[in-house]
Amino acid sequence: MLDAKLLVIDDNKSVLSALEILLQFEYQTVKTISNPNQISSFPDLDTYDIVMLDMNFSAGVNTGNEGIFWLREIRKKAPQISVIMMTAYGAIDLAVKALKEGAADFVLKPWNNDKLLATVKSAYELRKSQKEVSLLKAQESNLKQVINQSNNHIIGSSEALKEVLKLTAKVAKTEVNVLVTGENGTGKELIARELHKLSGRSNEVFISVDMGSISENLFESELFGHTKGSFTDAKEDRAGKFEAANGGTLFLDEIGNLSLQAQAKLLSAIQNKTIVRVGSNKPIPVNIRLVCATNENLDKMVKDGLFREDLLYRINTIRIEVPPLREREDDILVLADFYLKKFAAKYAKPGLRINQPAQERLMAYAWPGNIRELLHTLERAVILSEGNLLQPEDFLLNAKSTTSATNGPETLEEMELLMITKALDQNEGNYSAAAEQLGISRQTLYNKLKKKK
Ligand SMILES: Nc1ncnc2c1ncn2[C@@H]1O[C@H](COP(=O)(O)OP(=O)(O)OP(=O)(O)O)[C@@H](O)[C@H]1O
Repeated sequence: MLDAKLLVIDDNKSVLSALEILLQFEYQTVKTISNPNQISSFPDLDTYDIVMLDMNFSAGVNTGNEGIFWLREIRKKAPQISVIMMTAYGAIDLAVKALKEGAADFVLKPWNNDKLLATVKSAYELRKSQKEVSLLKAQESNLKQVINQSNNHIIGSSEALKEVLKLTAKVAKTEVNVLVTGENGTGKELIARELHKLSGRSNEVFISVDMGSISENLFESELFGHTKGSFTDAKEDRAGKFEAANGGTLFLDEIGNLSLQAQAKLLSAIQNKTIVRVGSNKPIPVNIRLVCATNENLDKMVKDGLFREDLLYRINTIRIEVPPLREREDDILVLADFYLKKFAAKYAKPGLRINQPAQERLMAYAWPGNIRELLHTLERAVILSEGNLLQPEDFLLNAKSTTSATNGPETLEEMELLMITKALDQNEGNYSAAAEQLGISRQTLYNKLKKKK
């Protein structure tokens, strides 16, 4: 028995009872009415899945116009219902007219039971998949809202940051490609998200891809997708990030890490506004707004033959330079306060404050790892804090300080964070040197830090 509600409308009572008997064994609810005027006041019409509607109601009249009229009424009140028209006269042109008006199908009277059941079954399947599609659409739009919901507050009060935000707001409304530059951890991704949030695409997705962590041989399939069987691990067709970002914003982080070969493929996708999945030869149009970021000097890379000039030209319509933290001192304590509160809440240590000498220490430091380093420093200080007041020695800056083991980290994760931040401090924010000291690759260090963001 299928979980569906059917409504049969016909002025011939014997048709109604025959259909009720036939259909009630297959469908959960079968209701019949003989007067279509009832449709206007039918209480829960929109809860029905299928309506079977006679085309001719007034005795002796068989123009089918009554049926078309009631079909329109039903579609006005409940556009999602599948309507099957019934006509005794086999007038194909009338049936075609009904189909054009949105009917799902039609049956001819007298009907063949098996044929009629098959028609109703396919209308039911159609209705079921329409329901699924609208459910998925609702879920998708909820997900997009959640994904785009910004818990990425851009904190700071410096003139330099205000300038960046002003430019961001100005270009956000346009469709131009933007290149965000700046040192590691300055907040380039936050700016990219802000561009999306303030753009006309804000109800669509923001897809972020870290080019630094995609290996050369996976580049194409990650970005452009693949078809089943196009390589050993391609178990099914898969869309790439370009397709996933369709309608929205695609953020390519660490764009300077791309090989020349990958740059050529990317350029072609941007120029043609189409991608071709690996293993296919069918171009798929994509509509994305492209935002790229890098901490490299791409102009110099162009001069050195490491970055394609034509690609730089394409991605760099507007450039937003995010200044390092040391050039926006007014942001340091504001950010410190913001992250202090955040981590105090995370580690259940309410009421923590930073004393004056410690604030001076934070202000005097150069922050080579920028805001990411500041937030890790704060996190570690909060984890290790004993009292309510954070002292200068709670902030391990500039290499020399070491942690006393007495009140050390309690979890493996805290220990790992502690070791990473210590190594970064000791190497003045130099990722490669810190990674070498920890015995891991720069990429692994980078991934670990990203995960802890
Ligand atoms: N103005 C800001 N206010 C609050 N948090 C910030 C700000 N700028 C950066 N952050 C935080 O610092 C961290 C690093 O920022 P983000 O990832 O945007 O930097 P990035 O420049 O893209 O870094 P990378 O070059 O390493 O990819 C993130 O956790 C981010 O939320």
